[in-house]
Amino acid sequence: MILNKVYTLVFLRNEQQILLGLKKRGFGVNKWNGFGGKVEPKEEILDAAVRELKEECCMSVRKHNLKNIGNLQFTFEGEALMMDVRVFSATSFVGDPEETEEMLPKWFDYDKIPFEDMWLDDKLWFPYLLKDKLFYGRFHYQGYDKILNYTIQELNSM
Ligand SMILES: Nc1nc(SCCc2ccccc2)c2[nH]cnc2n1
Repeated sequence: MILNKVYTLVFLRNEQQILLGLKKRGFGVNKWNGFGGKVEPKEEILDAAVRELKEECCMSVRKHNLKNIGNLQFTFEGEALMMDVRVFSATSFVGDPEETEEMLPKWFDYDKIPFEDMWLDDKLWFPYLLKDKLFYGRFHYQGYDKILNYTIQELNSM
């Protein structure tokens, strides 16, 4: 019986760079990733995305500037959980990224994204994000370091 849990994942971008954070604790620790996390009960997904971004790197973004660019679903061998990750990007935001207890933020040139220190699936769907194409991907993991199988496709609408 699969338990579907919704998460957010936000990427802030400008012409030259993308903002990633090094996770300092919890799920995905020691990996560079976008900013996000659980959607609380009764919380709207966009509100959760805005909240997590602020909590994790002190950046502010307005809900209407968050574009839903992808959906990633992760399952892990032997676990009932299905992580339903809603991926957003924004090119309009306020503030300067600051380190928090959760994340160490850093701007990366698009040709210097640290895939070797990111989730294995990221190198598979980042090309869609970088080409502004909408995507849907499903990844079935064994542990956290092996993808048993996956599927990914470009979407015409979310
Ligand atoms: N890029 C990426 N992100 C995630 S989880 C993102 C959502 C999240 C969940 C829990 C805490 C904070 C953030 C992944 N899981 C498996 N592969 C993955 N790739």
